Amino acid sequence: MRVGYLGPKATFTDIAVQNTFPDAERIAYTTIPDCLNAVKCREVDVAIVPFENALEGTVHLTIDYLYHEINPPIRAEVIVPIQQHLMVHPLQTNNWTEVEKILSHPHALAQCHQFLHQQFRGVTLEQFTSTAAAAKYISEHPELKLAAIANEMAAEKYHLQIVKENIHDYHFNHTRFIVLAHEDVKVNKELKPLYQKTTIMVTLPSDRAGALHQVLSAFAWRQINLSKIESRPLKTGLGHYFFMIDINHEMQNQLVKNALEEIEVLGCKVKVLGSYSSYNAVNHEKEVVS
Ligand SMILES: O=C(O)C(=O)Cc1ccccc1
Repeated sequence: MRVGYLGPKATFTDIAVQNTFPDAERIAYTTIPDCLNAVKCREVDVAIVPFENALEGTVHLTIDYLYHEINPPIRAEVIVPIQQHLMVHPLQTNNWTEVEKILSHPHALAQCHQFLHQQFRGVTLEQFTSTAAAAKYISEHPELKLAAIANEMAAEKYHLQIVKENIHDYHFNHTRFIVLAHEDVKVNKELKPLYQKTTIMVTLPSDRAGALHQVLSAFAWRQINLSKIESRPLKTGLGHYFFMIDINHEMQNQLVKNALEEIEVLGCKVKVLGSYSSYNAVNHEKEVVS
């Protein structure tokens, strides 16, 4: 099986793939849309992309792409613990406090905001397509005074020196990764299943007072638990939004089916992204208790 992921090797997404499909052939892509396109046109069998981080919230690129494009369904989600470390090229180990730029994925930079503010105020932060892309760049530029924020596997893979461990601002730092595929997938048996979920995107009829209230009521009176609701711009004008809703039940549940039908009858557009199991990744990295 071929699995496309946000690369290069040793991103957090790569860790998610290794956890979920240990025997798969892993194909790295530079951007999230590239991964999603690859599975859409069957260049790979499965794509895994980051969806939401516990500290930073939704990965907007993923959610927007899922709304605006036709994609294969979400078949599973995997929750992976995230530990961010500061690393430099071994030649820069002795003067790592004097780095001129810190490179990483925007979510990783944001997860370490307090650390960066306290220890590296005024130092330029440069966004890269992934944490491992930043680490790789540093390995290719030993002469530059740079640091990257990435994981332990990236430090090993790109022969960098970790100079400060666990620099993320809050201990509870986890990311949800979603698995998209045309066919059903079998995940690693070692993964711990947590619960069933259904993710939908709802566009309300324009200019109808109380439309969102009606949508939420359709779930509320049926006692259907929702674990998340988030609005995103429709990109058609200021004040135009769609809503992403996570339902804590599978789609086959009769009450969920009825609620979705009712919402559609009310004039809302519903797009079901998938009905799937949520799993906890196997934690191979050491847990840190601060
Ligand atoms: O850049 C990576 O390594 C990714 O896989 C995306 C990401 C970035 C920060 C936290 C979780 C996932």
